[in-house]
Amino acid sequence: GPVSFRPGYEGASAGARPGPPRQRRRSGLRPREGETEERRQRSPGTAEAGLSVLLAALGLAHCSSKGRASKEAALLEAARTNNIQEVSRLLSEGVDVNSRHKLGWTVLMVAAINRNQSVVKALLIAGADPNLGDEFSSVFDTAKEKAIHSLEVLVTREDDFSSRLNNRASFRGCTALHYAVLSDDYRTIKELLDGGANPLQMNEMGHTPVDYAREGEVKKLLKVCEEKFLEEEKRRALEERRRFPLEQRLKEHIIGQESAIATVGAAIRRKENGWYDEEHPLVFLFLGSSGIGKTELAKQTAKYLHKDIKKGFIRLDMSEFQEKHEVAKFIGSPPGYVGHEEGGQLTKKLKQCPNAVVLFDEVDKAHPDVLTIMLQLFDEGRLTDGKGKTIECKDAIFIMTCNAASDEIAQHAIQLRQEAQEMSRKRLAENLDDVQINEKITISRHFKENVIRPILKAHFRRDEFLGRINEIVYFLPFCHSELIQLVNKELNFWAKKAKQRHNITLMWDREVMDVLADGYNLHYGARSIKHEVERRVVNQLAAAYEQNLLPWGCTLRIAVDDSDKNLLKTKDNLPLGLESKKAPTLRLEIVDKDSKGRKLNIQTPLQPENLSFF
Ligand SMILES: Nc1ncnc2c1ncn2[C@@H]1O[C@H](COP(=O)(O)OP(=O)(O)OP(=O)(O)O)[C@@H](O)[C@H]1O
Repeated sequence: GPVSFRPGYEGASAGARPGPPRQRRRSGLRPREGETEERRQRSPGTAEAGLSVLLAALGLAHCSSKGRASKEAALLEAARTNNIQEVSRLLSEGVDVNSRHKLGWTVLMVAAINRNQSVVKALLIAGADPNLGDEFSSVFDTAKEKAIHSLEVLVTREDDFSSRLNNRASFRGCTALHYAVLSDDYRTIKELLDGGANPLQMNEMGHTPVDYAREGEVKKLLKVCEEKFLEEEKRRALEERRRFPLEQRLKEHIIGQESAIATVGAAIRRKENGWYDEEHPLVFLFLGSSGIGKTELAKQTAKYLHKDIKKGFIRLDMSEFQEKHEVAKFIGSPPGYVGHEEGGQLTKKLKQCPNAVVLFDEVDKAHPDVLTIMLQLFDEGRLTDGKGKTIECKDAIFIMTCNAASDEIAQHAIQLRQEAQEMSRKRLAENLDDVQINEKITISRHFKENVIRPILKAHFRRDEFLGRINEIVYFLPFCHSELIQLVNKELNFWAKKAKQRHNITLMWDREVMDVLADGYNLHYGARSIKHEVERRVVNQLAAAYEQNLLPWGCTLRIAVDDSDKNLLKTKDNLPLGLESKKAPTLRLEIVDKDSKGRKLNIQTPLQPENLSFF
């Protein structure tokens, strides 16, 4: 921790500026200057010994990169020794202001730890990034990482950086500001903060600079800046979200479900802009069958609102709280009871992030006592855990999913789509101008009130529970064009893998997408499409690969077998949801240079469990 770490910095308490640059220690472990000189002298000799022009050119390139490295080393050294003229000269020659020592620290960090305020200022003006983190960890770890003797690492760190630091502590991720605070130099700290250093940035041990500050002026300055930075960060995030609204982000990840996206997007925007009831958290109920994007939408919303998705997204499977005694697992048990120390699953996580997006999956499975607690949570915006501690969570967003009524919603949606299709067909037949084959449909208020509400009431058995829900969000089964998009997304996923792992280019026809879209099963949603692609395409790819039929770098086409093509034509006449008895076969072809396909002769039977293409 910072406390044990801080005293590791010797001399910081003295407050004295370090004296003139020390005589640099020379160790037998370091390459001597003479050695590099020797190497430099040797290389022209070897060039004369008959090396080709090409090699000479390579040698030149090597020299110039070596020249650059030595200039960077000179800049690091000038920053350490507070040689402002040399720093300016090197920067004007174009040496990278963000260059790093080979052990990981930057020029700015060296200047900061050595309290060289004017160098820090010059570097910041030249564009040094104050928020880079040190790549140096501890002496021991860096030695292991770089395969250098730890003594050499120790000496180099002390000579080239600072000899006042605890050499057992880890410094990975420390910024110039961390170092300026460690050396307790108010003016350098101020310089860095004015130059855009982020006082909230953590090192890899999770400490911000203020954790290393002594009581007094420095600490006060950091605290004030932290607050300002936080405000500024919030403002920027809000601005960013305004420019790139939630709906847009959701649409990038979720196919279809437009009305669900619009409902959630609008509610969250209202909340962000202050048009909401501050006393209560936002509560959604997501309805619809499995695998159609309910979890995905909740997760993407959390990602949008929280940088740290691990804390910002809480998911609880409510089927784990079916018994009365499982209430304790939910919010923790009172003192004297088993598991008291553990705390509850919800309370533990909410404590870490009281404004998280919380997903209660399959809420209809939870015990009525758990529902009572949830009701209290939605009503009061706070929760008391087993230890009697209250967590305020008025800013949290609660999303419940429920599978009740999902069949009714699916059937209703299918019916609405058929009606819409029928309408557009009629219009087409009547040659009307405003023909629009629009598969977008909306569920009527009548259906919601007369079909869905009674089902939900019967499930939750209490009106006040439904009364506390801000929005009921409907997820609909996919229409054909959405299925095609899902298939495409899935095939692209595998095509990317094929390219990366085996340099194979994968192509497919539109007919293939139609065939795969037919594998849609209402009860499994998008998961059935994933499964269909794996079963009918990936298995074949894997088999072909195992049987050495795929040359490195080849182009492969997935096609519908010619003999089965007429099966495609009959498909349209079947009512939706009914699967045809025999689906057309998909085959793989190698595409030759003349762009003709050559069918692959893959041995059957395929044994998917033994295959390892990916
Ligand atoms: N509308 C969609 N667009 C893109 N991908 C989707 C969509 N719906 C589902 N998926 C994908 O299918 C998988 C399952 O989706 P998700 O977890 O969101 O299902 P769900 O509706 O929450 O159902 P369940 O309650 O069964 O989990 C995920 O990998 C998800 O990315």
